[in-house]
Amino acid sequence: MNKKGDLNMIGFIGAGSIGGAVITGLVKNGYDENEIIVKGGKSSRTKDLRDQLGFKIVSKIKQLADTDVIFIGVGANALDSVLKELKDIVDGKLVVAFTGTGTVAHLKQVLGYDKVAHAIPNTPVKVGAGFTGITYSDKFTPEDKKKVASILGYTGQLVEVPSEQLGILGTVAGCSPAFLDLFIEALSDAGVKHGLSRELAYDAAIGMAIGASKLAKQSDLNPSALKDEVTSPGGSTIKGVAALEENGFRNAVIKAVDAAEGE
Ligand SMILES: NC(=O)C1=CN([C@@H]2O[C@H](COP(=O)(O)OP(=O)(O)OC[C@H]3O[C@@H](n4cnc5c(N)ncnc54)[C@H](OP(=O)(O)O)[C@@H]3O)[C@@H](O)[C@H]2O)C=CC1
Ligand SMILES: O=C(O)[C@@H]1CCC=N1
Repeated sequence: MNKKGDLNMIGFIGAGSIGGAVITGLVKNGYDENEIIVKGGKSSRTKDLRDQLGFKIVSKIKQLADTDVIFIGVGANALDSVLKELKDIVDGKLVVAFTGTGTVAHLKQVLGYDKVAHAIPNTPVKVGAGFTGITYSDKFTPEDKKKVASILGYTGQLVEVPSEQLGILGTVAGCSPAFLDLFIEALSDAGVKHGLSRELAYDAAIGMAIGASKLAKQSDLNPSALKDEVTSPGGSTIKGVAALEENGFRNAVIKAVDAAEGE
């Protein structure tokens, strides 16, 4: 019984970066680890994670037969073979595949089963602050969706979008933690260049990113107006903004998203 009181035996196939992040977010935020069964890959990653979190490991996909919902977190190279193996036990279950590419139509076709969804979480799921976009097949009932949401809700926000929007949502929310990490690293490099210790520079850059994001979330103002509040007339911030623009900051971000989208 998970700590919110609903019985949900769930399975994972693949516990790498994103599968492992979702499992971590679930357990750290109160999902009962005894209700999680994981079929991992060849490396020691799944065992290492199990040693920290305490879920059950199995060595074969068919050993996930007693689960209600199965999450797939393997890379694109292993996805189709995993789906084909899953066919034997999938009846009556809900399947959610975390893949950066692909479509629900493809998942349905390879799995030969209709109740399959495509989701793109981001790594902040690990600390319960994730943003996950999801597209369900048309066979998901409202109760099925509620069940998936009741699980992934432990890891942060879950937003349903139509298939044609999932890719770009996955890029804006799913790829961009890496873009923000680059920004934080660069800001910290600049702090170190000007004499801060690395530790203090990271503390300041990360603290700022958390605080500015919280403000942007809670404020009635949009980010453009929030930027205006920081830029005192003739002050230092507007000089920094101008330097960012001179170096193509916005264009670099838009081009990064274009590139992730395959353009
Ligand atoms: N990383 C991210 O932030 C996000 C990733 N995604 C998508 O998730 C998918 C996985 O990406 P990511 O987590 O980064 O990749 P990883 O390589 O970190 O994880 C994939 C995991 O799958 C395991 N695996 C491979 N084959 C099998 C199998 N037959 N049975 C069980 N486990 C298996 C591997 O295990 P082992 O190494 O032990 O062999 C590995 O740990 C990709 O499609 C990606 O686009 C989606 C959203 C965000
Ligand atoms: O890099 C990738 O392909 C995945 C998709 C979203 C985040 N990581």
